[in-house]
Amino acid sequence: MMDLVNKAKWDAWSALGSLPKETARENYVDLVSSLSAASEPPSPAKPAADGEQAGGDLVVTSENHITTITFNRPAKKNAITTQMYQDIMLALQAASKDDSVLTVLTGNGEYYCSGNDLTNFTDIPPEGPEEKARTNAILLREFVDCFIDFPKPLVAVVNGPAVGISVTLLGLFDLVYASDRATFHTPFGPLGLSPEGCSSYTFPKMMGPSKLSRTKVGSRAGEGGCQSQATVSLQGRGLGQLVFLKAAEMLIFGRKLTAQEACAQGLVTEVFPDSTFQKEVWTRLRAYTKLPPNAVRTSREVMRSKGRERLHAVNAEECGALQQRWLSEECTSAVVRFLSRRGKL
Ligand SMILES: CCCCCCCCCCCCC/C=C/C(=O)SCCNC(=O)CCNC(=O)[C@H](O)C(C)(C)COP(=O)(O)OP(=O)(O)OC[C@H]1O[C@@H](n2cnc3c(N)ncnc32)[C@H](O)[C@@H]1OP(=O)(O)O
Repeated sequence: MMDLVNKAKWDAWSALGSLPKETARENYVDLVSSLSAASEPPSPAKPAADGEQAGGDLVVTSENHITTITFNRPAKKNAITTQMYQDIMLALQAASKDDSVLTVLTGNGEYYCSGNDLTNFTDIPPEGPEEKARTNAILLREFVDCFIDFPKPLVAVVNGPAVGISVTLLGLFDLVYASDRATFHTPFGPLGLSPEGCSSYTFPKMMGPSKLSRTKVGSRAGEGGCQSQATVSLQGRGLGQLVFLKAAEMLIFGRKLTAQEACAQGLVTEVFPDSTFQKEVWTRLRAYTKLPPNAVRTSREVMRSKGRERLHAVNAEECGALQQRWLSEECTSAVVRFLSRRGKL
């Protein structure tokens, strides 16, 4: 079950039915030569020169008291490789000690980030899938802990569509500025997965009272709130049920939100027209860096310190659940389906 490559080969072979062997062999040779021509050599992170890591899958720059970590794999919709998880942790550790006031995550190209690179599932070590699941659960827990413990304001400049872990981590950010072309998608159900990034706790908490008052449950749609049909249909339910149901729509049922909907839910701080997004956001962020840095850091610490212990416990629980999910038939089949789309296996 866990040998994804041979499982995909068997599925592909049995799907060929009675195709003559010679024809199958010719088709296979054509496919392999097309793949080798198109395969993208991994771009290793290059050593930082004058504060910038140019050309790798992750570009880290530090200027104007802002450290910017940019996902830089536009051809792969900025999917996050195992190496990138490591590099992001290193970049956050360096940013926590440098003279920056803010740390920004953003994407290069049309996507912000398409989440975990699903080819991370393919290189199963000799020790077997259980060992890979165990070590990656540790990697994920350490990765999310870096965001929980980060001591400075974290800003997401969501330049385009965001998927999976790049969405769930947003609950640990202080500002989420989105272009109006951004979307927010957590397809954990279809992938046989479960939430991470502390979203099982932050999302219900975030999509709570402030949104309820703004949507005025029971009032007519469109009366000054970001009323959705779902809210109207939930009339009369208690606050807890409404909060859970909205977070569940994303995390359990995989509903994709537009930037405006994500803003109405409290996931996004502000939405900007794409045409002026970069100019408006960076002008504002540069203005924020003029604030007294120690006051900024102290205010953030008193806001964040109370919840850290709970967040670490939530992170541990989510990673334990995912360690099992990664080994499930539901997950492996979903990953094989995705990677088989273009003959990736
Ligand atoms: C046995 C144990 C295993 C353990 C494994 C552990 C993993 C590591 C630990 C950390 C885990 C963190 C948990 C995170 C969870 C998530 O983030 S879940 C969400 C994962 N992401 C997705 O499911 C998105 C998959 N991609 C897509 O659905 C589509 O690509 C798209 C984003 C909707 C874009 O579609 P479209 O515009 O049609 O473009 P495409 O042609 O599909 O994409 C262009 C190329 O980019 C490649 N690509 C895009 N996203 C990914 C991705 N997430 N992973 C890998 N590759 C991706 C796509 O394949 C295309 O490539 P080429 O065909 O080579 O051009």
